[in-house]
Amino acid sequence: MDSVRVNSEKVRYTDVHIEADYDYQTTRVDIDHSGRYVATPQTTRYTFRTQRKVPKLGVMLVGWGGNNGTTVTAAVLANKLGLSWNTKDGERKANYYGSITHCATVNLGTGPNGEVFVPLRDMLPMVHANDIVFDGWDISGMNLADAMARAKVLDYSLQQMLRPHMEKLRPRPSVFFPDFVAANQEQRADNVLTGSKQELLNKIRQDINDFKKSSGVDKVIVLWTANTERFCDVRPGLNDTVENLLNSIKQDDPEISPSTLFAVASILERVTYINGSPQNTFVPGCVELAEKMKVYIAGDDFKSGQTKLKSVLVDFLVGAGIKPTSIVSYNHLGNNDGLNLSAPQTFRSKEISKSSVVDDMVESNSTLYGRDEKPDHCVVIKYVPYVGDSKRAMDEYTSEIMMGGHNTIVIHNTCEDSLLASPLILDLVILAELCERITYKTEGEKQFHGFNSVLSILSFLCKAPLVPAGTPIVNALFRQRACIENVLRACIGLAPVNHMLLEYKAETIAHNLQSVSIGCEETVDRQRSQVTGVKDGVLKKVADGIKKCTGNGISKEVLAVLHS
Ligand SMILES: NC(=O)c1ccc[n+]([C@@H]2O[C@H](COP(=O)([O-])OP(=O)(O)OC[C@H]3O[C@@H](n4cnc5c(N)ncnc54)[C@H](O)[C@@H]3O)[C@@H](O)[C@H]2O)c1
Ligand SMILES: O=P([O-])([O-])O[C@@H]1[C@@H](O)[C@H](O)[C@@H](O)[C@H](O)[C@@H]1O
Repeated sequence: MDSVRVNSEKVRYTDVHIEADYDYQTTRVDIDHSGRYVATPQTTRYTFRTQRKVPKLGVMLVGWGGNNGTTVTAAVLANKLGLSWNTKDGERKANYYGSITHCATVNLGTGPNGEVFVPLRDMLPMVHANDIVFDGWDISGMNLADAMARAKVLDYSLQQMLRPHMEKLRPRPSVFFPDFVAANQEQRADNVLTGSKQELLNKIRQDINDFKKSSGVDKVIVLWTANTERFCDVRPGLNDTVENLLNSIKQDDPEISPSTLFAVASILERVTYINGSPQNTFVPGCVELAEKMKVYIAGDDFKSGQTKLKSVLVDFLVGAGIKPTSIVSYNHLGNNDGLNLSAPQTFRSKEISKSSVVDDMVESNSTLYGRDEKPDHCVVIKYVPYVGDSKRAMDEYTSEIMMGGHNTIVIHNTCEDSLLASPLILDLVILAELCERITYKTEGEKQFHGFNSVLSILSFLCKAPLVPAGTPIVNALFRQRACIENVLRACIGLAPVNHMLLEYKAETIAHNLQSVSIGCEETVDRQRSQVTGVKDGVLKKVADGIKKCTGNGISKEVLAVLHS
């Protein structure tokens, strides 16, 4: 049953779909002959159609035996089993904190007691993490219980409870090209496929099909949470087109990375592919293939902690007219990710994704920044074994304030990196799966169709959002979140949240409130405190409204107050 039901002739519920007519309102901006901006409001009628049946979802993780892979698998198992465990700080219960599809709410609208917030997942039928079936690949053949112990992320007592379940899970052998990661990763590579790149591609495709058949899932999504790779070359004749990319694979070209092989295999199997790391997996030929096959791809690099905060803080500063001039982001961590990032070529991939996150916010304010002017932005990552997965992020934000003043914000942010990334993995696959069930057409189109193959709606979860060529890259976190929230609202025919709350800003608030169904005494009490000085006529309407809705009169003393 739908948790939220929209009462509108523009929204139609059938057994198969939720269908909604939606007027998408935008503003086109032109510059006239005098150089003045001319803003023209525009309305486009969309019709969204969302399939209501939630499938059984299989998720294949590349890097399943890693800190993130074992942690997200363990977390789902612990939640599914309803586990709780003891720690020195007392009992802990399994949860999905950090996942917006399980722990975030959205503003549905205004009710008799003010704003109404509902779980984001109630907006449209979504997969629940408890129902996800995991599989995947790793160059390390360790079973997932031992790999979970190796990761040192979860409390020991919880690990012991999960061991009987996790030890049955073992990653499939994977593709390993040492040249793409740090040399220190070779020590764990005991579960590696051999063969030409074409043979490896075919094997990955076989694995996907084998999982589909053996698990009984309705659909599969593949997500990369393996090591960060160095950037691969992008050049004409190598990977600039589908034809050249597929030919380079056939020719065993050394510049074809494992992650691009996994992406091509997934796309050819019509399976959504998501990149949780910063490397340039999606070379032009790969994006073109996804577009031709109408398969979704998304990425890059989970936006989990230090960068997520940066995309809030810089948005706040620039949005407040304060000018960040220097941003220094230092962090150290001691997990295998940190070990792999200790090599310059893999660190460079991460440096790029962590550094580009402020560009849109800086470029949005030409009052503060001249052309091509940017804050100093320095990213440092150091491998410190002792701290393990407990990443330390230390940031210094220096900004210019009024009249030559300065403001420096220093932050120390410690977290288990994998416990920040794991909920993002769930949100990425759950929202990607939902997008697979959404089609739409605009008033000028005859056929319903999906979104662009590059699923930029998932930008909220990525440090370096992949977007369709030529479209804007948004990093500001709450703009990204609003995009998800408002697309969900559009799919059920609701206007975007605009935060104006005009109904509470009018001179005669009661008059506006009257449009809200009045259902209980508390409402009257609250209104009493607000209706002071309101004309009797409106009061009488309020009282009549109460009577109509509650079926009986309101108490004499309240009426006396209303008239006083
Ligand atoms: N907060 C976070 O943890 C976070 C945030 C953003 C991005 N990331 C990225 O997510 C990825 C995973 O992070 P992690 O902490 O789990 O790292 P990890 O090193 O613990 O796990 C990576 C796993 O991938 C395996 N692997 C390496 N190459 C492989 C291949 N070709 N095929 C299959 N498996 C392979 C490794 O054996 C390892 O088990 C890294 O690229 C990291 O940069 C992590
Ligand atoms: O916290 P965040 O900036 O989003 O991202 C994290 C980095 O701070 C960390 O250095 C790196 O090892 C992780 O893979 C992740 O990328």
